[in-house]
Amino acid sequence: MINFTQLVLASHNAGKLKELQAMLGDSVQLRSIGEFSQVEPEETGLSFVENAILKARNAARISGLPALADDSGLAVDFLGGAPGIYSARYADGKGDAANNAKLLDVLKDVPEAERGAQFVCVLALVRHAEDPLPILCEGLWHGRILNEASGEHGFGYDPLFWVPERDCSSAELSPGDKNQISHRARAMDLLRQRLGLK
Ligand SMILES: O=P(O)(O)OP(=O)(O)OP(=O)(O)OC[C@H]1O[C@@H](n2cnc3c(O)ncnc32)[C@H](O)[C@@H]1O
Ligand SMILES: [Mg+2]
Repeated sequence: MINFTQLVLASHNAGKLKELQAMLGDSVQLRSIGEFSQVEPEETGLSFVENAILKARNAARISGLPALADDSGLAVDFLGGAPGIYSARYADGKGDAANNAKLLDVLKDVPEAERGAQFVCVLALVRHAEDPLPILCEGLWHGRILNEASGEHGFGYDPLFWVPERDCSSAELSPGDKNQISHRARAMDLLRQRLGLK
Protein backbone atom coordinates (compact mmCIF):
# COMPACT_ATOMS: atom_id res chain seq x y z
CA MET A 1 0.00 0.00 0.00
CA ILE A 2 1.32 3.43 -0.94
CA ASN A 3 1.89 5.94 1.83
CA PHE A 4 0.29 9.00 0.27
CA THR A 5 1.53 11.46 2.84
CA GLN A 6 4.94 10.97 1.25
CA LEU A 7 4.39 11.06 -2.52
CA VAL A 8 7.09 12.79 -4.54
CA LEU A 9 6.28 14.56 -7.80
CA ALA A 10 8.95 13.76 -10.40
CA SER A 11 8.76 17.16 -12.08
CA HIS A 12 10.78 20.35 -12.17
CA ASN A 13 7.86 22.23 -13.73
CA ALA A 14 6.20 24.53 -11.16
CA GLY A 15 3.04 24.82 -13.29
CA LYS A 16 2.45 21.08 -13.15
CA LEU A 17 3.07 20.90 -9.40
CA LYS A 18 0.52 23.64 -8.78
CA GLU A 19 -2.12 22.03 -10.98
CA LEU A 20 -1.64 18.49 -9.72
CA GLN A 21 -1.63 19.56 -6.06
CA ALA A 22 -4.84 21.54 -6.62
CA MET A 23 -6.49 18.50 -8.21
CA LEU A 24 -5.42 16.18 -5.40
CA GLY A 25 -6.60 18.55 -2.67
CA ASP A 26 -5.54 17.98 0.92
CA SER A 27 -5.75 14.20 0.80
CA VAL A 28 -2.25 13.81 -0.66
CA GLN A 29 0.73 16.09 -0.19
CA LEU A 30 3.01 16.19 -3.20
CA ARG A 31 6.65 16.85 -2.43
CA SER A 32 8.69 18.27 -5.27
CA ILE A 33 11.68 16.28 -6.52
CA GLY A 34 13.46 19.66 -6.37
CA GLU A 35 13.75 19.13 -2.60
CA PHE A 36 16.01 16.15 -3.30
CA SER A 37 17.86 17.01 -6.50
CA GLN A 38 18.15 19.76 -9.10
CA VAL A 39 19.41 17.37 -11.76
CA GLU A 40 16.77 16.66 -14.40
CA PRO A 41 16.88 13.18 -15.94
CA GLU A 42 17.40 12.96 -19.69
CA GLU A 43 14.06 12.16 -21.32
CA THR A 44 15.33 9.50 -23.71
CA GLY A 45 12.03 7.67 -24.37
CA LEU A 46 10.16 7.83 -27.67
CA SER A 47 6.73 8.05 -26.08
CA PHE A 48 4.97 9.90 -23.26
CA VAL A 49 4.59 6.58 -21.43
CA GLU A 50 8.29 5.75 -21.58
CA ASN A 51 9.31 9.21 -20.39
CA ALA A 52 6.75 9.26 -17.58
CA ILE A 53 7.98 5.90 -16.28
CA LEU A 54 11.62 6.97 -16.62
CA LYS A 55 11.01 10.16 -14.63
CA ALA A 56 8.98 8.37 -11.95
CA ARG A 57 11.65 5.68 -11.44
CA ASN A 58 14.39 8.31 -11.26
CA ALA A 59 12.51 10.31 -8.60
CA ALA A 60 11.75 7.19 -6.56
CA ARG A 61 15.41 6.19 -6.69
CA ILE A 62 16.61 9.65 -5.59
CA SER A 63 14.01 10.21 -2.87
CA GLY A 64 13.37 6.67 -1.64
CA LEU A 65 9.65 7.49 -1.85
CA PRO A 66 6.76 6.47 -4.10
CA ALA A 67 6.78 8.80 -7.11
CA LEU A 68 4.30 10.35 -9.50
CA ALA A 69 5.49 11.65 -12.89
CA ASP A 70 3.70 13.66 -15.55
CA ASP A 71 4.90 13.54 -19.13
CA SER A 72 2.84 15.81 -21.28
CA GLY A 73 2.91 17.91 -24.41
CA LEU A 74 1.12 19.32 -27.39
CA ALA A 75 0.43 17.21 -30.49
CA VAL A 76 -0.42 19.34 -33.53
CA ASP A 77 -2.30 17.51 -36.33
CA PHE A 78 -0.72 19.53 -39.17
CA LEU A 79 2.73 18.62 -37.81
CA GLY A 80 2.02 14.90 -37.57
CA GLY A 81 1.81 15.08 -33.77
CA ALA A 82 4.86 17.32 -33.19
CA PRO A 83 6.16 18.77 -30.97
CA GLY A 84 4.75 15.88 -28.89
CA ILE A 85 7.24 14.49 -26.39
CA TYR A 86 9.63 17.27 -27.45
CA SER A 87 7.20 20.06 -26.47
CA ALA A 88 9.38 21.41 -23.65
CA ARG A 89 12.45 21.34 -25.92
CA TYR A 90 10.80 22.55 -29.15
CA ALA A 91 12.94 25.70 -29.39
CA ASP A 92 16.10 23.95 -28.14
CA GLY A 93 15.56 24.61 -24.45
CA LYS A 94 15.01 28.36 -24.79
CA GLY A 95 11.77 28.21 -22.81
CA ASP A 96 8.03 28.72 -23.17
CA ALA A 97 8.09 32.05 -25.03
CA ALA A 98 10.52 30.72 -27.66
CA ASN A 99 8.52 27.49 -28.01
CA ASN A 100 5.35 29.48 -28.63
CA ALA A 101 7.03 31.82 -31.11
CA LYS A 102 8.39 28.86 -33.05
CA LEU A 103 5.00 27.15 -33.20
CA LEU A 104 3.26 30.31 -34.42
CA ASP A 105 5.91 30.74 -37.08
CA VAL A 106 5.71 27.13 -38.31
CA LEU A 107 1.90 27.38 -38.57
CA LYS A 108 1.72 30.95 -39.91
CA ASP A 109 0.11 30.11 -43.27
CA VAL A 110 -2.01 27.20 -42.04
CA PRO A 111 -5.78 27.85 -42.19
CA GLU A 112 -8.00 27.50 -39.11
CA ALA A 113 -9.57 24.22 -40.25
CA GLU A 114 -6.14 22.56 -40.26
CA ARG A 115 -4.94 23.88 -36.90
CA GLY A 116 -6.36 21.07 -34.73
CA ALA A 117 -4.23 19.92 -31.78
CA GLN A 118 -4.38 17.88 -28.57
CA PHE A 119 -2.76 18.37 -25.25
CA VAL A 120 -1.60 14.96 -23.96
CA CYS A 121 -0.83 13.95 -20.38
CA VAL A 122 0.45 10.61 -19.13
CA LEU A 123 0.75 10.13 -15.39
CA ALA A 124 2.93 7.30 -14.06
CA LEU A 125 2.96 6.23 -10.44
CA VAL A 126 5.59 3.85 -9.09
CA ARG A 127 5.71 2.47 -5.55
CA HIS A 128 9.50 2.23 -5.72
CA ALA A 129 12.28 2.59 -8.30
CA GLU A 130 12.05 -1.00 -9.58
CA ASP A 131 8.25 -1.26 -9.48
CA PRO A 132 7.34 -3.83 -12.20
CA LEU A 133 3.77 -2.55 -12.43
CA PRO A 134 3.61 1.25 -12.73
CA ILE A 135 0.10 2.71 -12.75
CA LEU A 136 -0.40 4.59 -16.05
CA CYS A 137 -3.21 7.04 -16.81
CA GLU A 138 -3.69 9.13 -19.95
CA GLY A 139 -5.70 12.26 -20.67
CA LEU A 140 -6.30 14.11 -23.96
CA TRP A 141 -7.69 17.61 -24.51
CA HIS A 142 -8.77 18.61 -28.01
CA GLY A 143 -8.51 22.15 -29.32
CA ARG A 144 -6.77 24.20 -31.96
CA ILE A 145 -3.79 26.50 -32.27
CA LEU A 146 -4.53 30.22 -32.36
CA ASN A 147 -2.83 32.72 -34.69
CA GLU A 148 -1.56 34.77 -31.75
CA ALA A 149 -1.09 34.38 -28.01
CA SER A 150 -3.98 35.26 -25.71
CA GLY A 151 -4.38 35.07 -21.92
CA GLU A 152 -2.12 35.21 -18.88
CA HIS A 153 -2.93 32.09 -16.86
CA GLY A 154 -1.33 28.65 -16.97
CA PHE A 155 2.06 27.92 -18.51
CA GLY A 156 3.69 26.53 -21.64
CA TYR A 157 1.48 26.56 -24.74
CA ASP A 158 -1.70 27.64 -22.88
CA PRO A 159 -1.87 31.09 -24.58
CA LEU A 160 -1.91 29.41 -28.03
CA PHE A 161 -4.47 26.68 -27.28
CA TRP A 162 -8.06 27.45 -28.20
CA VAL A 163 -10.62 25.56 -26.09
CA PRO A 164 -13.76 25.08 -28.24
CA GLU A 165 -16.04 24.12 -25.35
CA ARG A 166 -15.27 27.39 -23.55
CA ASP A 167 -14.70 29.68 -26.54
CA CYS A 168 -11.43 31.04 -25.15
CA SER A 169 -7.76 30.13 -24.90
CA SER A 170 -6.51 27.80 -22.21
CA ALA A 171 -4.59 30.74 -20.69
CA GLU A 172 -7.86 32.70 -20.42
CA LEU A 173 -9.43 30.01 -18.24
CA SER A 174 -9.15 30.49 -14.50
CA PRO A 175 -6.83 27.90 -12.90
CA GLY A 176 -9.88 26.25 -11.35
CA ASP A 177 -11.64 25.95 -14.72
CA LYS A 178 -8.56 24.59 -16.49
CA ASN A 179 -8.16 21.99 -13.75
CA GLN A 180 -11.71 20.73 -14.38
CA ILE A 181 -11.30 19.98 -18.08
CA SER A 182 -7.63 19.75 -19.06
CA HIS A 183 -5.66 16.73 -20.28
CA ARG A 184 -4.02 16.64 -16.82
CA ALA A 185 -7.41 16.74 -15.09
CA ARG A 186 -8.62 13.78 -17.17
CA ALA A 187 -5.52 11.73 -16.42
CA MET A 188 -5.76 12.60 -12.71
CA ASP A 189 -9.40 11.61 -12.67
CA LEU A 190 -8.44 8.14 -13.90
CA LEU A 191 -5.58 7.93 -11.41
CA ARG A 192 -7.89 8.76 -8.52
CA GLN A 193 -10.25 6.01 -9.68
CA ARG A 194 -7.38 3.51 -9.92
CA LEU A 195 -6.25 4.40 -6.40
CA GLY A 196 -9.74 4.19 -5.00
CA LEU A 197 -9.65 7.86 -4.00
CA LYS A 198 -13.06 8.49 -5.60
O1 LIG B 1 9.69 16.93 -17.29
P1 LIG B 1 9.22 17.80 -16.15
O2 LIG B 1 10.28 18.07 -15.13
O3 LIG B 1 7.95 17.31 -15.53
O4 LIG B 1 8.85 19.26 -16.74
P2 LIG B 1 8.74 19.64 -18.29
O5 LIG B 1 8.22 21.03 -18.41
O6 LIG B 1 10.04 19.31 -19.00
O7 LIG B 1 7.59 18.66 -18.77
P3 LIG B 1 7.54 17.65 -20.01
O8 LIG B 1 8.87 17.08 -20.29
O9 LIG B 1 6.40 16.72 -19.72
O10 LIG B 1 7.13 18.60 -21.20
C1 LIG B 1 5.83 19.11 -21.22
C2 LIG B 1 5.74 20.40 -21.99
O11 LIG B 1 4.49 20.41 -22.69
C3 LIG B 1 3.82 21.62 -22.51
N1 LIG B 1 2.62 21.42 -21.67
C4 LIG B 1 2.28 20.32 -20.97
N2 LIG B 1 1.14 20.52 -20.28
C5 LIG B 1 0.76 21.77 -20.56
C6 LIG B 1 -0.32 22.57 -20.14
O12 LIG B 1 -1.20 22.15 -19.27
N3 LIG B 1 -0.40 23.82 -20.63
C7 LIG B 1 0.52 24.29 -21.49
N4 LIG B 1 1.57 23.61 -21.92
C8 LIG B 1 1.71 22.35 -21.46
C9 LIG B 1 4.80 22.56 -21.82
O13 LIG B 1 5.56 23.23 -22.79
C10 LIG B 1 5.70 21.61 -21.06
O14 LIG B 1 6.97 22.15 -20.82
MG1 LIG C 1 10.62 17.38 -19.15
